[in-house]
Formats: sequence, structure tokens, C-alpha cells
Amino acid sequence: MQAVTLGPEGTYSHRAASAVTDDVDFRESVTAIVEAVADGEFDRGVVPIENSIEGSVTETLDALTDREVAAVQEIVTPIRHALLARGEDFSVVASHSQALAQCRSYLESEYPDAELEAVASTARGVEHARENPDVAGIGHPANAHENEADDLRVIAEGIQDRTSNATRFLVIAPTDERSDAGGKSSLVVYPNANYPGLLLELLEPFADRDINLTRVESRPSGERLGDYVFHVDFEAGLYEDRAQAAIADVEDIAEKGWVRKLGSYDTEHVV
Ligand SMILES: O=C(O)C(=O)C[C@]1(C(=O)O)C=C[C@@H](O)C=C1
Repeated sequence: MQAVTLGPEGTYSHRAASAVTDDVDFRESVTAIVEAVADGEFDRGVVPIENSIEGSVTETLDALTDREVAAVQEIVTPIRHALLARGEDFSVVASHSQALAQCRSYLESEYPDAELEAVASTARGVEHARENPDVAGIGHPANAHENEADDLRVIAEGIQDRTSNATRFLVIAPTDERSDAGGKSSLVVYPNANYPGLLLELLEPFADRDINLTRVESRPSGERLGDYVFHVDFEAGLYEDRAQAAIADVEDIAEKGWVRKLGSYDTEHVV
């Protein structure tokens, strides 16, 4: 089985994808990963969806709205960032925007004058640090020991603003692999409507059937101000009668728009 994830080698996404398969290929954006899986180029894709400090990875949510894929597994992994550089004398800190945000307090107190540069991934930031002594990267500490000649140093470890920092990844697959089995399910709902109580109406079918929601996120549809796409995760499998009944109600409410079932899946915790 071949999976695609955010590259280059050494990203947190790469570490999560390694729990799925050893055969991992890379793309430079989440959108490109979702597109490659939707087009059937890969059996699996691994994309970050949510972080405990910084919240949703909005590019992922939007890519899941724009392309049709199935969610077949969830991977949760602790994120412990290191500051990596060739020496102490750097003026730029380069990393993925999520990683920079997860270390915001540390950077403000320890390097208030550093210029923060958002790049495609943590591993890309570490690559810049390897090439340029003026740049430090934020990423997994294992990136510092790529080869013996590596002169990249771990300047500091555990620099995320909370020790509990963790990221949730979804393993995606072509839609014909969508499963109804699993302890959790994900939906994307576009009601194409805007009236008082709409969101309340969309959530009641789950509450009425004692289904615990684990996340509700609204993203602008892009069509007009105040028009939203809702991402809903809940603790039940699509095989369950109560889940099917709740979704039937949601489909009625969203009759002018659409409801996409990403599928049901289980959670794996990876360190
Ligand atoms: O840049 C990486 O290493 C990634 O895998 C991306 C990503 C993210 O988008 O949230 C994944 C985990 C961490 O939260 C930081 C960055």
C-alpha cells in the first residue's frame, strides 16, 4: 500500500503516515495530497486536521469540502517541537504556520526580535536551517540527526506552549473504500441556507439520539458572507441505526445543499 503525505521527509505527517505504511511519497501541500488520493494516484493520504493548541488545519477542511475522499482512520500523536539551527546566531525562525503558532509564547519570550517565516512544512523549515546559519527551524528533534556530517544542533527541546500539544490526522482513501464500521464518523454539511436556529436544528438530531459530537467546525463556503460549510465529527459508526436516523434528519434540513459522509473509522495513538 502506498500513502502520500506532507513532505519533505521528517514532517510530523510523515511520522503519522509511517504508522500506516513504509511506502510513503510526498507532496508540498495538503490540497495536493487530497487531490492525489481523490484522483486514485495513491491508496492512502495522511493529512493533519486539528491541533490541541492551534485548532483546525483549515486548508485540510477546505480540501475535504472541494474533493471527494473517504476518511478511513484517525491518528493522534503528541507534538514536541525542537528549535534546530547550526548555531545560536540566527535571526529568522522558519516552520509550518501551525508549528510557529504552537510555539508562540516561547518565541515571544526567548526570541522576540526573530523574524518568523511560514514555510510549507516543519521539515522544509529545518532544511532552510541546514542550508543557512541565519535560519532556525522548528520541527521534530530527530531531524537534527539525518547523517553523521550534519551540523544542525538542537538549540532547545519541548518548546511548544503546552506539554499536552497533540495533532489529529485523518487517513484518507478513494471513496470506494469508505467504511460504515468504526467508533467515530465524519460528515461535511452544506445547508445552502441561512436562518435563525439552522445550526441548532442541524445538531439536535445527534443530541436527540444521545450521539456525542466530538467537533463542529464552520468554514466559509466562499459563495457569500455568512454562508457556511459545517464539519461534524461524532462518536458513533455509520452502521448504527441512530447514526443513520440522525443523518437522514440532517439531509432533510440540508435539502437545498448537500451532505457528504466521509465514513467511519477508529483512532490510533502514535508517539
Ligand atoms: O509540517 C509538518 O511537519 C506537518 O506535518 C504539518 C503539521 C500541521 O499542519 O499541523 C502537523 C503537525 C504539527 O501540528 C505541525 C505541523
